Amino acid sequence: MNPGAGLRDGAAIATAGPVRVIGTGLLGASLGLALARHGVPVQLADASPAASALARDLGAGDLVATADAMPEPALVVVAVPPDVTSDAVAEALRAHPGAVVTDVASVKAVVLAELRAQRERGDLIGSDLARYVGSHPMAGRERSGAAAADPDLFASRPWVIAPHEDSSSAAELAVRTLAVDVGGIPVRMAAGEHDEAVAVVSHVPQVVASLTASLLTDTPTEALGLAGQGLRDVTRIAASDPRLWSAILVGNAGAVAARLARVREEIDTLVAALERAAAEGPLTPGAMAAASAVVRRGNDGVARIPGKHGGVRRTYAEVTVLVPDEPGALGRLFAQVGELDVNIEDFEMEHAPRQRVGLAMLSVMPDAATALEEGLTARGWRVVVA
Ligand SMILES: NC(=O)C1=CN([C@@H]2O[C@H](COP(=O)(O)OP(=O)(O)OC[C@H]3O[C@@H](n4cnc5c(N)ncnc54)[C@H](O)[C@@H]3O)[C@@H](O)[C@H]2O)C=CC1
Ligand SMILES: O=C(O)C(=O)Cc1ccc(O)cc1
Repeated sequence: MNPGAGLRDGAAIATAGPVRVIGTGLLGASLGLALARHGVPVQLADASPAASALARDLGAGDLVATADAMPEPALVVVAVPPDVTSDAVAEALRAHPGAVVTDVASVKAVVLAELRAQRERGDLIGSDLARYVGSHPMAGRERSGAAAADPDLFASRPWVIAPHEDSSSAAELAVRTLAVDVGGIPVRMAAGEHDEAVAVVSHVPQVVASLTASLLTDTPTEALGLAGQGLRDVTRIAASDPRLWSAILVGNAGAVAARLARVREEIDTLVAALERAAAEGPLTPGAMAAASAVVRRGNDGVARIPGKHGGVRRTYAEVTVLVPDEPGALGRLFAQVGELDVNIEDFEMEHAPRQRVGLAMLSVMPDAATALEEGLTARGWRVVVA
């Protein structure tokens, strides 16, 4: 137990500090903030002195460089881009022979393979690998750097723990404990299995979002002004960092290429059908079926995405409320929903172009929807009937 350990939801923090975080960008600083607020000593290191100083200033921990008599870390978390992760992990294993080392890179098999290659070359000794267990919090955002860090980033999100044939159960337990202490939900998976999964749920979606958004670069401004929520939903992650994502994509090259080849086949089939429709008219045989098949398979896929907290997707009722674009308006709306004793299960905001109003879409349990609509209307809100 850490001497200064605090409490989370009444539960004691079990992570044994000090924790050294190498790479103090979005992930590293978020982790530092989450641990530091519970009194776990966090030591911050980054190749960029400005990056670690910013994380320190935000309260994510203490700088390694300024603390001469810094105690040896019990746990090292490497949170640098995937292409430099294995080198940073190997260096941490050598520098801290008593520490468990994990990383949070978005790809797992390539990191493990590079560490094994280091052991083959004699750059790591056999017992070093026993102290390494890779991991991957399935939590993040499309912005990089400590400025975007959030201590609640990991709350209720899956955190993959990827033990391997040489890792010790003590090391696995230390990484699992870290994940739980910062609010994550540990999921045990082999590195290869993880990479196949994230190719589908994270890496291909990034590529598709980027490709869709890249079409907008030469689209007339007037056309862009027509954009609604659909385009924003599909392209949100297209704002992600190219340095990070190029390393992720090439780090999971085989699994991503295989899924993209499937997407390409489906696109080829649809393009051929649409070209026939364009040349011969919309009712040309086969065109409707080809278009419908794409959308229907999408319906089947989206219905399989788990809902909140990883549970089965629920069908919520959506109550849409017109909100003036002014300070405090959303706060008032949320407070009044609370007074009506209704829980907001999910929330989205759509801004009406060129108007000083927005549409707040509140997802609530279906049996609460009518009372909420009536209650909000009685309190003077404009509830938009779908
Ligand atoms: N951004 C996201 O949403 C998620 C990212 N990850 C993984 O977390 C890791 C970090 O990603 P972010 O925090 O988003 O990146 P970031 O760009 O915000 O931070 C990375 C930090 O690593 C530092 N760095 C780079 N090379 C270094 C080296 N050799 N030694 C020490 N520091 C070095 C950089 O100066 C930077 O401060 C990546 O491996 C990424 O795959 C995992 C889950 C989500
Ligand atoms: O923005 C999102 O929806 C994410 O899912 C973020 C994310 C990005 C990279 C990862 O390796 C894991 C999660």
